[in-house]
Amino acid sequence: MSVPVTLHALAKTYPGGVEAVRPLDMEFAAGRTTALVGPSGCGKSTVLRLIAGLEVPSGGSAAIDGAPPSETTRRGDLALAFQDPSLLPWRTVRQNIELVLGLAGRPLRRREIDDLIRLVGLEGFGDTRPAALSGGMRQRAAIARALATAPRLLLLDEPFGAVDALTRQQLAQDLPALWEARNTTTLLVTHSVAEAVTLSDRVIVFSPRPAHVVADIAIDLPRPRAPGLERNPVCAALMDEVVAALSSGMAETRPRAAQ
Ligand SMILES: Nc1ncnc2c1ncn2[C@@H]1O[C@H](COP(=O)(O)OP(=O)(O)OP(=O)(O)O)[C@@H](O)[C@H]1O
Repeated sequence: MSVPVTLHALAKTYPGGVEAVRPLDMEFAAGRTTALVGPSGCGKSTVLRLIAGLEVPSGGSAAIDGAPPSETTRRGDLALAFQDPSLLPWRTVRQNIELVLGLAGRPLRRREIDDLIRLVGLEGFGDTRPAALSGGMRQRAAIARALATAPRLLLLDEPFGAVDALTRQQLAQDLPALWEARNTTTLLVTHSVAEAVTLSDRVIVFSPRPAHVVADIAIDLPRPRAPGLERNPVCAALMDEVVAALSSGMAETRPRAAQ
């Protein structure tokens, strides 16, 4: 079963006065994938970290199926794959995955772990420690770890940042099918407009900080999404719409003399 996420006047000002998130009201539907895009530093990661319970809001709240993030984390229903893979360096890829399964009180099924390692293209590296992997491989190991507990809510922050183009394409093809099969509610922060549109059911576009929502675009493209979808005219038009919203957000904050 999947879970909805509700943000009620969620706000964050960091110590020192940086207003990273202005009071934000939003609902993310259960079992759907939503991409958050916006200029660098507009507060996207902070929104995810607040939903994950890794930051304390300075106002408002985030609720996952009506419960605070700490509750969802305690039940092992929430998983993260962030830019910084944060794998435990003294554990192998397999042991890193086993650890989260153990913490979540989920059974350790060797075959399922092998399947996940294969899915992210790390076959043969299950017994390797993170130091011996490339940056992109570490990121893929973190994705496998995030998927291992079959979370009801999956938070992905630029998870493909250091992944090479071909693997990225493969992951973009395989992962949504998995989220769909498991009915996972997924929130994805990305700088790639193509990724946002091709992977998601909805794209939220933020303005520069202090961010507000410039556009909330429904992506009504059929699933499963085929490779090369970016070249489909409907998809291309949606990507144009996202780019136009990003530009209009930037223009709003640009000093008049510079326009
Ligand atoms: N721990 C922190 N302490 C103080 N300020 C912070 C902290 N974390 C983030 N910020 C500031 O909050 C703002 C929003 O940061 P955030 O990382 O959420 O943006 P972002 O949209 O995810 O950026 P990017 O796309 O570059 O990853 C930035 O101005 C950043 O400098």
